[in-house]
Amino acid sequence: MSDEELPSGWEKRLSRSTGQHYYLNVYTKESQWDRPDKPADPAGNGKTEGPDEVQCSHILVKHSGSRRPSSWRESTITRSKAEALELVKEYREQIVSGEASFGSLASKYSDCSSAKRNGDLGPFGRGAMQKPFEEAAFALKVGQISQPIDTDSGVHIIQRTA
Ligand SMILES: O=C(O)CN(Cc1ccccc1)C(=O)c1nc(-c2ccccc2)[nH]c1C(=O)O
Repeated sequence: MSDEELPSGWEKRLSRSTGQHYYLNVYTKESQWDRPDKPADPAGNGKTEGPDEVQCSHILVKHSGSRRPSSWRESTITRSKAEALELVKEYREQIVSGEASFGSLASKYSDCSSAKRNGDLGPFGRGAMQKPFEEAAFALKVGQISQPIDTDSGVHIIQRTA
């Protein structure tokens, strides 16, 4: 089945953070990674609670096992995953204690291109980010900072800003 033959009620979208395609139910705004094989259910299953969109900033520390172990900071990232986890825990401590701001540490130490925007990712809906990142982001209240989160990109801490 080629793209234009998607069952009715679905839109094919591109995830900014993973470069993978996902599918959006245009009625319920629910999203899924798997290509749908039947028309979108207008009623949806009402499962997804909470906001349609959140805005977050994050600090990403990549490691040798990251899918792309390279960033604006280091062309080849060799630190271990354990070292990356220690670093994000240290950053989180500095932020929570008031010793440093989230944005200042993101701008200096995040391996994500969003470091240039003090870690800001802008608003995003479900289906736009890797699942572990999405679940953590949508579970946060505005202002809260997540515990360290693992994705294929590396280890993150996330602050919900809106
Ligand atoms: O995972 C990959 O294969 C490569 N990526 C994805 C990527 C690469 C460039 C720009 C945006 C996203 C990253 O490693 C990556 N993931 C992120 C990311 C992951 C989760 C949430 C937000 C951003 N940023 C980056 C980055 O280099 O800047």
